[in-house]
Amino acid sequence: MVKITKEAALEYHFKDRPGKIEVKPTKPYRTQTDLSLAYSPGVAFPCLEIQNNPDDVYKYTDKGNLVAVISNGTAVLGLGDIGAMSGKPVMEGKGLLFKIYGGVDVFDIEVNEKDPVKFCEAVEKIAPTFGGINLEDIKAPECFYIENRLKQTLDIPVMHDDQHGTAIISAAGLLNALEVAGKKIREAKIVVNGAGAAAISCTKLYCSLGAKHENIVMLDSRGVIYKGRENVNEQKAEFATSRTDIHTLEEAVKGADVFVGLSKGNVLSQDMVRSMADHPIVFALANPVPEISYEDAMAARPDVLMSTGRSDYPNQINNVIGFPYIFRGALDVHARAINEEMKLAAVKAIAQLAKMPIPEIVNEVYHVSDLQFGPKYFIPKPVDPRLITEVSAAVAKAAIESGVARTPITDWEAYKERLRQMLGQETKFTRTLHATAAMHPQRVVFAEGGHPTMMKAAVKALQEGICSPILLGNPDRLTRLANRLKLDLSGVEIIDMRADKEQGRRATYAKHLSEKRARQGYTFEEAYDKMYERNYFGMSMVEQGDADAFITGLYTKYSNTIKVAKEVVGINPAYNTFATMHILNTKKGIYYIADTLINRHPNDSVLYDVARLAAHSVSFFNDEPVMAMISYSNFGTDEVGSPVTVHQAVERLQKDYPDMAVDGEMQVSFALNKELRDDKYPFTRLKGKDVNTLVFPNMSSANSCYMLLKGLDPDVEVIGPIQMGLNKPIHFTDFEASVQDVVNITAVAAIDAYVEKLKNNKGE
Ligand SMILES: NC(=O)C1=CN([C@@H]2O[C@H](COP(=O)(O)OP(=O)(O)OC[C@H]3O[C@@H](n4cnc5c(N)ncnc54)[C@H](OP(=O)(O)O)[C@@H]3O)[C@@H](O)[C@H]2O)C=CC1
Ligand SMILES: CC(=O)C(=O)O
Ligand SMILES: [Mg+2]
Repeated sequence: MVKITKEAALEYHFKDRPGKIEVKPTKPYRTQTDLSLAYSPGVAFPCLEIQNNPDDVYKYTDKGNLVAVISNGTAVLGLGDIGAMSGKPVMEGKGLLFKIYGGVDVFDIEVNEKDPVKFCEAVEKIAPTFGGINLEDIKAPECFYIENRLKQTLDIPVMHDDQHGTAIISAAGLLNALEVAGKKIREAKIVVNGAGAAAISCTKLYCSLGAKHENIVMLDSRGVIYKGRENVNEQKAEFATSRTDIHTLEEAVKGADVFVGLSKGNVLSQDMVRSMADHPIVFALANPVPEISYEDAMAARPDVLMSTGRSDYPNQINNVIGFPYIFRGALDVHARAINEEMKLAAVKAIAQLAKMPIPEIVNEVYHVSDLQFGPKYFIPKPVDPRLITEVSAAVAKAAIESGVARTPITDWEAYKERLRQMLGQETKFTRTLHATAAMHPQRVVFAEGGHPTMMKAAVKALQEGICSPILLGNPDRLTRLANRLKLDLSGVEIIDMRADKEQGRRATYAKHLSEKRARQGYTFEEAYDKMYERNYFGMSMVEQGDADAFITGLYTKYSNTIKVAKEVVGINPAYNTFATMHILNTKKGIYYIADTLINRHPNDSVLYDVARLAAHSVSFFNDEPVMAMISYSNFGTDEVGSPVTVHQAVERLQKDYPDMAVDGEMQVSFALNKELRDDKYPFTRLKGKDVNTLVFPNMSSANSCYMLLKGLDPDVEVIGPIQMGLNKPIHFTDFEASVQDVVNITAVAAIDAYVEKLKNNKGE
């Protein structure tokens, strides 16, 4: 686990530019017209619309996506009353989390006011700006008055996160931890250390989920809160115990099933944990220093079910698992409030999610492969991409059903898709790709069945209905790997191409290959030998119709795979070469780049074929190809070297395909800017058209181009390589491909195979 040092934390905050957030325009602003629309005079029109119909503020401004994180700095984490301005890094941090996890914009607002009435007045005055108010790090008991009053006076969701965010997450964690421990909430003996904002609200929620008042002991800085104790406010009094035999934490935790700490660091000792019941549940949630460290608790009791509020230990219970999604759901229905129904819906959704199989991204982030519901994992990780769809949708639904939504949602699938797209988890492009493949799932052979990425991708593709996977490899080895990765291989076929029982199949494939390549010196014996090799065997399966498509490349070099592909399935007779294309899904749109991997130094004939293949493949993806043949010169400005080769290819293409939208040679800047191109070169065949396909003059420029874009902008989604021009759906991945990359290529391969079948049925 990475230890966080003071130096690293300070550097993180001051490096590059101070702080963690910025404000960014969302509309064009480059021209005078843009500015006149954004500001005076254009801006007056939406102002007047809002004056006429106040709900239009959601239509014309960011109000519906803007939350104020407001604090007076009186209970900043567990640091106490450090003042409004000192709490600003925490509030900015919340802004960052709101944005990355929920897509919610935040203004952090630090109000220098401890008087609850004056504080409320300040918030009420600025409330029109916001779609929601997240109160943060305001101490008890003032926080109770403040939240209650603002809920009454404001018609937007108001939530004190330390109270309810914490309550929701810890309640979900508690329900699951009790399940792991085999205990029931109504029988659980619960000690709550702390009696402030978070503690009171958490305990109330545990009670509404079944915990019994008589089983609860609460402590504040002065010890156990018992009936009749002096100086106990009304919130604490609700949980005062009738027991008279206990006064200290040490006495209270003896035999307890659950300890929930929302107080101060280092107040729970190892001996106290040792004195608890079997499988004790310890939620040491004080930040940044928990009531007991993870290491100390584990050392004291190996059977402990342990949580802290920190991200660097297992089972983080932190309100970050809730607030981005609770507000997301509330904002999306323009809710008037966040009510009990919405909170309970969030508890259920979070608890449920921890019991579902873990998405690959979570394993990747935490460098683990074996997370599953149990002592080390009973609460979803904050990076779990399903939180946004599951929790936000549950909250929005509860808002509608409980009557606080202004704008209902009816199409829940479309809503979830929008959320996924908003966070860039899934683009429309890949979603369409997967959905198209899932309409006609094909049999796909995965050559490197023993590679963890390949195996995970095969299982994921099966789960998404994209294909029936066939893994090549030794069944015992693959089963051991699957067990280690906690993958369920039911529905996945395993073929051991080296096993005795595959002798017949090896012979059939070898006979076919040796006959096909007889004139290239192939003998049956040599071909038979090759069939022990996964690429020969797998491609032969496709060639012979025993499978529909083939994926390889995680272990094998392209040059080798290409050689085998040419021998076994051959090049489509309509072309003299084959090539690959990468698809770049960028903020500006989808771009297709060719040839990224196969032809190192193409002459004009090869470029001619690459362009034809690209045109065909772009149509395959349902896009109309508009192709720029790229070079460093424009339309003959350079008369030697590669521009001439490109020029010649363009001439042939334009002659042979009078309707093809192709032109060049041209520089990338003219390809991507039609105004510039049309202005300077009005004669081009691409006049008025947006280029979506770039055919590069050689492999190094195409390859560097897609890698450069991918490297510079992590938001650019890259799909590929897409193989073009082989006789059969044989597809390759990169060495460094992720599970998602392989699943994307599998979808392409499956669609490719289906299209091929349709063509064959039509006799084309
Ligand atoms: N993991 C998470 O998601 C979250 C964690 N927290 C953490 O919970 C803690 C409390 O936050 P919050 O409720 O907002 O703050 P408050 O100031 O409202 O409450 C603090 C409470 O802790 C009590 N306390 C202080 N020292 C002790 C002690 N030695 N033994 C028992 N109780 C003690 C105080 O007692 P008294 O009433 O006598 O002053 C008070 O009741 C903080 O450490 C915070 O970081 C908070 C929210 C979310
Ligand atoms: C997590 C949080 O809100 C706190 O510790 O105050
Ligand atoms: Mg807080």
